[in-house]
Amino acid sequence: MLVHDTPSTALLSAERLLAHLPGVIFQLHRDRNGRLQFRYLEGGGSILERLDRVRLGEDAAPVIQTLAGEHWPAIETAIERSARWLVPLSTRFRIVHPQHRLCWVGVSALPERNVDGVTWNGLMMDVTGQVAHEQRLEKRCHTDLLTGLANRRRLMMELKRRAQQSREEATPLSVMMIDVDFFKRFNDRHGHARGDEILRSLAQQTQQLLRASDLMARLGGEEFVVVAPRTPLSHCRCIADRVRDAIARLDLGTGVGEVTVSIGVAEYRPDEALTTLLKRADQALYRAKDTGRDCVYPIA
Ligand SMILES: Nc1nc2c(ncn2[C@@H]2O[C@H](COP(=O)(O)OP(=O)(O)OP(=O)(O)O)[C@@H](O)[C@H]2O)c(=O)[nH]1
Repeated sequence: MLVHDTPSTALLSAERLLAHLPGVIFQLHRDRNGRLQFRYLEGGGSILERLDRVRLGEDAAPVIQTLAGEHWPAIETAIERSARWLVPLSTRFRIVHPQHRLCWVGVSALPERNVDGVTWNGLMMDVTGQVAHEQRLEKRCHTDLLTGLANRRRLMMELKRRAQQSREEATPLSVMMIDVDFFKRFNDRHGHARGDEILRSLAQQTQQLLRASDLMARLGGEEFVVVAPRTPLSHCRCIADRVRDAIARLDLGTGVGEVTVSIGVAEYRPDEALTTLLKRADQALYRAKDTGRDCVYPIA
């Protein structure tokens, strides 16, 4: 509800208000030939900075396409869906400003069918801060806080993705289950905090021996999993042995040989459940422990 009494002061206030809004109010029209035009585009904030409003008013699609790049198909799909079903247009996309600054834009608009097409009245907001916050939370949800490695949740997601890739490409996929030997004894001897440091160093040292495409995750406690795509059992066994050997030679501040690991290795069978694959790798790990620890046991 406007506060002032005369229409002219009300108009002035509205204009001033628009320029100071942290977002943009727009009317977008799509004609029967699919041509998009911004019929109205006003507001403040960073979205409109240096945007060519004249071109957006004549033919908006090529301008948005250039700004949004890879996000354009998602925007196009959202517009199409909203126009077809007359459901609210709600989407988010990233644009690169002409000054090469990244900015996430959130769009919310209501469609209206009319004689010459569909018109949306809506809002655009700079949601860059919000997206960054969500990305940080998302990362935290998938990361083990002690080591910075992937956690169990991310492991299962990635394992699923890589198992699918293995089936589609008909390429081998192997996993290693790594467990620190006598870690309870280590903790008792050197303290829990020192134990934590060992887990961190171990994660770091092992990762250095892996390929960029391998994924290392902490399953919990002193147990880790490595997923090695495009790797048959025999090759994964060699990598596991390299890891085992490197750890055994390391002096992590308590003397060489004080920290060793046992590793179970298993190769994915295309028809098996991923929990079964991990269970088999775990069985292999227990065989490695039974065999005397500081060794690798592959399970066929
Ligand atoms: N410092 C530290 N210790 C942990 C953490 N998580 C689990 N542990 C300890 O790891 C030890 C695991 O002990 P066990 O499962 O008995 O295994 P182990 O002593 O390594 O013996 P083997 O696996 O049979 O060689 C326990 O003492 C746990 O308290 C952690 O985040 N930090």
